[in-house]
Amino acid sequence: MANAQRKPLIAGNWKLNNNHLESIALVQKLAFALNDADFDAAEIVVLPPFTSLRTVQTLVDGDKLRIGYGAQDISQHDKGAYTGEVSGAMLAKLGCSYALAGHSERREYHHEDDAIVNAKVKAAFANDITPILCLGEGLEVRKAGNQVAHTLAQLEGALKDVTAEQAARLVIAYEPVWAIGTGEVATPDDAQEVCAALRQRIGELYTPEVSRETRVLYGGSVKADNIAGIMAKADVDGALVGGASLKPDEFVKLARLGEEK
Ligand SMILES: O=C(CO)COP(=O)(O)O
Repeated sequence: MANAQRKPLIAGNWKLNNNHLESIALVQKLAFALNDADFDAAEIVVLPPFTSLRTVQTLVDGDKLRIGYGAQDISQHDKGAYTGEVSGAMLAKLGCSYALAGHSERREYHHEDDAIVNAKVKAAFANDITPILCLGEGLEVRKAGNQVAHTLAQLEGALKDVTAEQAARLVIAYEPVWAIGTGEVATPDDAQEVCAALRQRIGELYTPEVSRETRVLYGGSVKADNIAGIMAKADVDGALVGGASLKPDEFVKLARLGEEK
């Protein structure tokens, strides 16, 4: 089981799904199902599209829900002539606790490189938002056996000028690109190999104490029937979930870490 010092985090990345009305329905279903007093297995976070954040804020605040929320992206810029961008200050004003930085779909379709991802990580910290830094290799890199070196290089690029105090609060999500949306889940050992290497490198870049605080998630075709095996690994502190986070029953089972209740 992952280290008791680090509370498990289950984050649902809704991607380009759910308008604000659909978002109300999904959050209400989650809130109803997770409302029992003893529910404390994990910290639960949803990452809706920007257009739903205000709606989710209103629900969470109004009903004091034990569901956190955040954004799927954050601008590297504070303000100005950057059409279409949403700043960290705007997200903080909406009560966002988290923002993804460097999701592989942003890296691929929007050409985000390590320097941009680094700027986004720092923009999040500057606004008291916890970045969920997404890393992971594509299929060719995996086939060549270079997944650890590739992912550690992404980590170092993303953490330039990030302080030890910030690194301790950071969430990292190891998401091998070949496992995203493909049903091709990494084995628990695959996940552990890279998550352990990421934690070790955090220890080398900062201190071992910092590396014991940083939470490292796995993402890629996580479902209720495979999460328990992944969570059993020492360096995996939770999951970043795509498709399964859109199905309330499935996400509730994930929030319970796959255990029947
Ligand atoms: O990209 C992901 C989460 O950010 C994973 O997506 P899937 O769970 O749909 O494979």
